[in-house]
Amino acid sequence: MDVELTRSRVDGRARAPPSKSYTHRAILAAGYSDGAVVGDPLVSADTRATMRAVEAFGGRVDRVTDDRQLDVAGFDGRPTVPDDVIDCANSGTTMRIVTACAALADGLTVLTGDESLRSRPQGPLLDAVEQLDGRAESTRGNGQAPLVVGGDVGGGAVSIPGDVSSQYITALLMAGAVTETGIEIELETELKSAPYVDITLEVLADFGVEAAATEAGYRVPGEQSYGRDDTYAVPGDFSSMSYLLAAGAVAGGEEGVVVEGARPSAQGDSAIVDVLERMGADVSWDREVGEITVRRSDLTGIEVDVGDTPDLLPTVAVLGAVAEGETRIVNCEHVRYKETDRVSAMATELERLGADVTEERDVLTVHGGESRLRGATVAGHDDHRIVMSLAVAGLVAEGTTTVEGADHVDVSFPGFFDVLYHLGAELIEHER
Ligand SMILES: O=C(O)C1=C[C@@H](OP(=O)(O)O)[C@@H](O)[C@H](O)C1
Ligand SMILES: C=C(OP(=O)(O)O)C(=O)O
Repeated sequence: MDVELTRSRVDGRARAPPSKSYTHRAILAAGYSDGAVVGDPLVSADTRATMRAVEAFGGRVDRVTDDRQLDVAGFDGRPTVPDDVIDCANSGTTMRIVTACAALADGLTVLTGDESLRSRPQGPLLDAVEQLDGRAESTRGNGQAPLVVGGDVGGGAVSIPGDVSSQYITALLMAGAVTETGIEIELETELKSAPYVDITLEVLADFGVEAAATEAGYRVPGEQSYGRDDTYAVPGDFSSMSYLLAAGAVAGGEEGVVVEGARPSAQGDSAIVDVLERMGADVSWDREVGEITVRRSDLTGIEVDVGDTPDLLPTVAVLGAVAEGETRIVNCEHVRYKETDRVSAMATELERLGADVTEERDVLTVHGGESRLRGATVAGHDDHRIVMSLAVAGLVAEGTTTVEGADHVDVSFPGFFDVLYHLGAELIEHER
């Protein structure tokens, strides 16, 4: 599907979808338990991949009450060896958390994914499993999926880089809790995307599992059990909210855009509110009620460090393209290891729309100005975040902007274009 957008104003209320990161963790935590209920989950292509994995390991996930609840029958500590290959589709989170889980099984698990996922780095996590005396191989020997993992790992100490993906740490912490001796993680470098490990620690605690940061990295004691008696409620997703907030800031009408479901949580991406404020947006966040209101205002370029918040890069790049002056997005090398190289993809597509962009390995500089942006056909790079951010740019670019491959929003925000349409965006969906 391609989506054609015409310059428009957006106004009104919208609810953020539930958090993808919390949903993945809650599904697997429930899988590690003897059964738990996940309330208000995100049901999307990526989280369905994690549901499939829990079922492959011997659990069961029932989607009930119109997907407002997941009833998970867990595999209770140790996963069984899957009958078939696990397809993680487009989901990096799934592949990482499932790899560490597969290392606990008394037999081998084969993991694969789509072309994008099969090009993403898994090597440091495979090395970590080997340090724990497990077996973890890339079939092509290039540190990428397909992967073969097993080894009935019992715990131990690992040393791992922190600057490729925090998901390796999340995966080891989740699996480590049910090993005999636990896992001690030493970070070889500074940790990027650190708030995602905070999300993991929060979910572990919510399922009765203890784990903590140490001076050298993280530690999770072994022989723990996951459990939760009441329904685990997933909070709203700030990465998904960022597109709606950006839409309000660049194309909001009188009333502005009000995003519901914005209660504070461990999500680093709530930094989008601060980014908007610093750019000069008229934004306010009622944390008690969980609502963020934003109205259109003239934005000015700023410097944004995305070391902790890689998923905000496409959104901030678009805000920078609309803002007057220069926006420097720094500390962004790890944003190249996502569904696509997002630094390069945003540079290419924003230039197509008329912005002036300079790309360095670790810095993306956007010289913006609303009057520069002209509608064009832009590629979505088979990446939900590239698609959603370019759609926001399409609300302000003169004329018509066509975003190709728009159906990829299904990965994290399946209703994105419906929400944008209900806020007043002029858009037409074209099936290919
Ligand atoms: O753990 C998570 O839920 C995520 C961690 C981040 O990845 P990295 O840790 O690989 O940067 C983020 O980009 C991804 O969208 C979700
Ligand atoms: C990178 C992302 O997710 P994952 O790593 O799970 O594919 C994302 O949602 O932007």
